[in-house]
Parts: sequence; C-alpha cells; structure tokens
Amino acid sequence: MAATIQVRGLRKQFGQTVAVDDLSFTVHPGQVTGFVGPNGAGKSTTMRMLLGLDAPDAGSALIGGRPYASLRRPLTEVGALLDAAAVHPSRRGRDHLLWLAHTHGLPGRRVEQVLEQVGLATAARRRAGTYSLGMRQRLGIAAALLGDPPVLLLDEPVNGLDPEGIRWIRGFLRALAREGRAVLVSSHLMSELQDSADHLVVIGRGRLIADTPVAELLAAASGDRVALRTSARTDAMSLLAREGGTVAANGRDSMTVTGLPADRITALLGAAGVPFSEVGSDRVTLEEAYMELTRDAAEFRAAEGSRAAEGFPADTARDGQELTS
Ligand SMILES: Nc1ncnc2c1ncn2[C@@H]1O[C@H](COP(=O)(O)OP(=O)(O)OP(=O)(O)O)[C@@H](O)[C@H]1O
Repeated sequence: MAATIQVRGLRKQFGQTVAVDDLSFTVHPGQVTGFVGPNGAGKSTTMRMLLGLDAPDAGSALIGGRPYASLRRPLTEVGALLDAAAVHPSRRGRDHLLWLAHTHGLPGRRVEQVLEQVGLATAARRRAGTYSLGMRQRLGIAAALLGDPPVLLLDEPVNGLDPEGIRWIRGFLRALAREGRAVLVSSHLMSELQDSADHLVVIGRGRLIADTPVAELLAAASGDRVALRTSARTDAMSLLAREGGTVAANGRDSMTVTGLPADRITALLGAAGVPFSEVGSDRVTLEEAYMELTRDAAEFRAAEGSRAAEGFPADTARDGQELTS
C-alpha cells in the first residue's frame, strides 16, 4: 500500500478549462508507469494534486492511501521532480540538497549518497546556475531520492536531454522500479517511454484514454501480423491470399501478412517451393500502437453520437500527431 498512487474520480477546472476530468488510475509498485498525453492534457495538474500543490474540485489523489497533506514525513513517502529549473542559480548543488535534508529532518549523509547515485558527486560544489539541463535534472532527481521514498513522480524528466541523458534516465528509472518503488513518469512523447515504461496511463483533455501494460498494448497493436521477406513476391502473395491471408506488399521483397500464423506461412511456402528468407512477427513501435489506440478511441467517441458533435475525432487525430512529432 505504501508504494502506490491512487487517483479516483479526480477533477480540476481552471475557469472554463477542465484540466482533469473524472480521472481514475492506480500506479503499482515495482513498475515504471508512463503518464502520457499531449501538451495540455492534464498531466502536470494531476501530479500537482498528488503533491498537494493544487486542490481537487472532486475526487481524490492519494500517495500510499493518504492525501499528501496528511503525510507525516512527505520526503520519505514520495519524491517528486516537477521543475528542474526551480533551484536558485547561485546555490551549490550540494548545499541545495543539504538545505532540503535539514528542513525535512533527514541525515546529511543522505546527500552524499544521492549525489553519488545520480552521478553528480564531482559537480556537487558547483553553483546550480552553471549546470547543464541534464545536470539540473540529475540534481532534481537527487532531491526526489533524498528521503528514499517508495513512490516517485517525475514530470517530463527527459524533456530537452541529450541521447546520453535520456539513456541514463531510462535505466535509472527501471532500476528504481526494480527496487520495488512505484514510479510515475510523464511525457508528451510516446517514443520517450519506449524501452522504459512497463505500464501506460494515457490521457487526453483530462480524461483517461488507456490504462494498460505496455506489452499488452504492443501485442494488441501487432495483432497477428507476420513480416515476410521473399524474392518471389508475386508467387508468395497469390499463394497466401488463396489460403486466406491478407497480404500487403511494403517493399520489393517484403510484405506483411495477417490472418495466417507464421508456422502455417512457412509450411505453405515450403510445400509450394516458394523461396523465402525471413518470417517473423511484425513488431510495432509504441508510437504506432498509440496511434492505433487513439484511432479506436476516436471511433468509440464518434459512435457515442452526441460527443461527436464536439469534434472529438479530429481533436484526437491532432493530439496523436503532437504525441509523435
Ligand atoms: N494554474 C492554471 N490556471 C489556468 N489554467 C491552467 C492552470 N494550470 C493548468 N491549466 C490548464 O489546464 C490544462 C492542463 O494543463 P497541464 O499543465 O496539466 O497539462 P500537461 O498535460 O501537463 O501539459 P504540459 O505537458 O504542457 O505541461 C491546460 O489547458 C492548461 O492551460
């Protein structure tokens, strides 16, 4: 229970804008959960409510079963990275962490430990104003880890990082989750979560679009698609179509087949003497799976009728493009 995040019927409105709309999901321990949606989808507002920085209009946002305001030692229960630029530029990295540790009754030795953990030990005496964006992100993550909390919330930690920084954060988040922590990491880019998230909570316009294990999402999107490479494309296509497959050519010697399992395809081609070099399941990327998912959501909304008048399908398509741009 300690290492969970629970959001139930959460709602927040700013003037006419409904930022978060009847949102419910749970983040479990031992996993990296990606919190995905286009800019303005409501991710930061949800995280701010989890951290007691905004009050919900309705519903609840709980850390380890309790609202943030009732946590006795918050830094030991949840660590957060909201805005890495929030450190004063004249403050040295190490002093920033020492100040945080002191004000929260945490031992000073934790500072050296987390500096080491995020790879910032040698730069710890430099002023934060001289840090690169990647170093500021590391400092922010060090602050989040100071109380060794079972729950971590990171808002767009990858934003603006170079490939080396992105690789580091991915591996680091996975390692933190493997230690049994619940890790919620937001991004407006689905591709950033490829290879790091185990689970996805996808939102659009403040509402839940999907709450799914990454593996299931990818498997569903891959369907029964089989990729095939052959130098006898025409023969292969007509044979497989005759046997009930749906075949789409996607190169001079490659095609995608649906409706026939891979072992049946190899048996058919072998028996007919059609040469082939590769048969394998056609893996989709997380981005492609997301596009498929939002297409379904758009169709579902269109079928709802009344909402279609609000133009949701078009908006969803636009949101999808933002996510993959
Ligand atoms: N303090 C505020 N006052 C007015 N509107 C706000 C406020 N905070 C957020 N909003 C609005 O609420 C909606 C959700 O914003 P939010 O920042 O939560 O989205 P997000 O998914 O985190 O996007 P981003 O990745 O751009 O931060 C947006 O339309 C935003 O303009």
